[in-house]
Amino acid sequence: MTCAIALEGLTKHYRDRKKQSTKALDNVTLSVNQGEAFGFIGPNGAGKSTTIKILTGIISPSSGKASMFGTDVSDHHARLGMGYVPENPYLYDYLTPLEVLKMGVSLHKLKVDNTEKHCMKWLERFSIAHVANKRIRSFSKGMTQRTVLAHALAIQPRLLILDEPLSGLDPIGRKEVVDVLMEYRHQGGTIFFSSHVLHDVERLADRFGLIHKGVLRTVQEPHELVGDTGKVLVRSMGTQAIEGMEKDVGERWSTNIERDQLWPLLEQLRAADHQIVEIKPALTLEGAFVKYVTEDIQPNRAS
Ligand SMILES: Nc1ncnc2c1ncn2[C@@H]1O[C@H](COP(=O)(O)OP(=O)(O)OP(=O)(O)O)[C@@H](O)[C@H]1O
Repeated sequence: MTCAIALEGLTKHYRDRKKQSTKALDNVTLSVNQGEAFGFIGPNGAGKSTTIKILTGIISPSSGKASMFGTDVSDHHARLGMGYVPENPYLYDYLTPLEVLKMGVSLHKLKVDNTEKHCMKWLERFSIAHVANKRIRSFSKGMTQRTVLAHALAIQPRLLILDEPLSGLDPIGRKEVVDVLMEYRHQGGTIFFSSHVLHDVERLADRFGLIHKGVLRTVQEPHELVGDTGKVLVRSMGTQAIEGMEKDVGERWSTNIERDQLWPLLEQLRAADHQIVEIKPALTLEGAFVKYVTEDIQPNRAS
């Protein structure tokens, strides 16, 4: 399988004006497969943004290698077809969202029949079509974030790199964006995203890597975390809303409940004509986070 991202012994030292050195990344080795959604988690200052900045060519590693689709990141061709949403997006504020998206489509050499129509579709998807021709200068943080996300998806990326993609959004905005990202993922897209919001990582990621003090502590699939919360994850499909269940894409619903609530919920789902998709012990990403960060456990494996 093609590797979308390959990091080999990636190390980064920052030096400040007094020549003091901070080791932000320490020998990180990791690969992300094509079609995979990979969540990168860790506390403040762990090295997440540094990794993403190396991938996006903003900074260079002190040692080690990073490549995307087999091309070293020092070659700008590695970034063709890479959609990127930085932690604090900066856009030329005299441009409009439509101009930003058109520029992205052109820079990434995307061939579409009607560029304007294509870009408007993505602005509509992120609920900002009504301000398509308004200068970004007057935008709120959330609207700027939506513009940057629409730009990243409008280029029909082979890889999406997102640094805290949901940070500037209100709860409704978060839900909308998670839906778009899940759709992209179901269509075979590759996502590499950092987040502090563990629930979002659980919902979106096929695998996650936990980094702390520049060291990749663990790489796991969410199912490896199953079991120790005493809670149960229930997924169903149906048209009727069920109190306490969250809507995912399409007619899919999910919730984490206490074990003793399972039978009453199943009764409710049956009455509402829902089809049960999955019942399994709930994930404990929060547990893993606490374990690897607060207990300062040594790395167990990286892949
Ligand atoms: N330009 C810089 N100069 C010096 N040190 C830096 C610089 N950028 C980051 N660092 C340091 O490198 C380490 C890793 O920072 P990084 O921003 O990659 O962490 P992060 O995991 O993205 O954190 P956060 O979740 O707070 O954004 C931290 O100790 C940080 O203080």
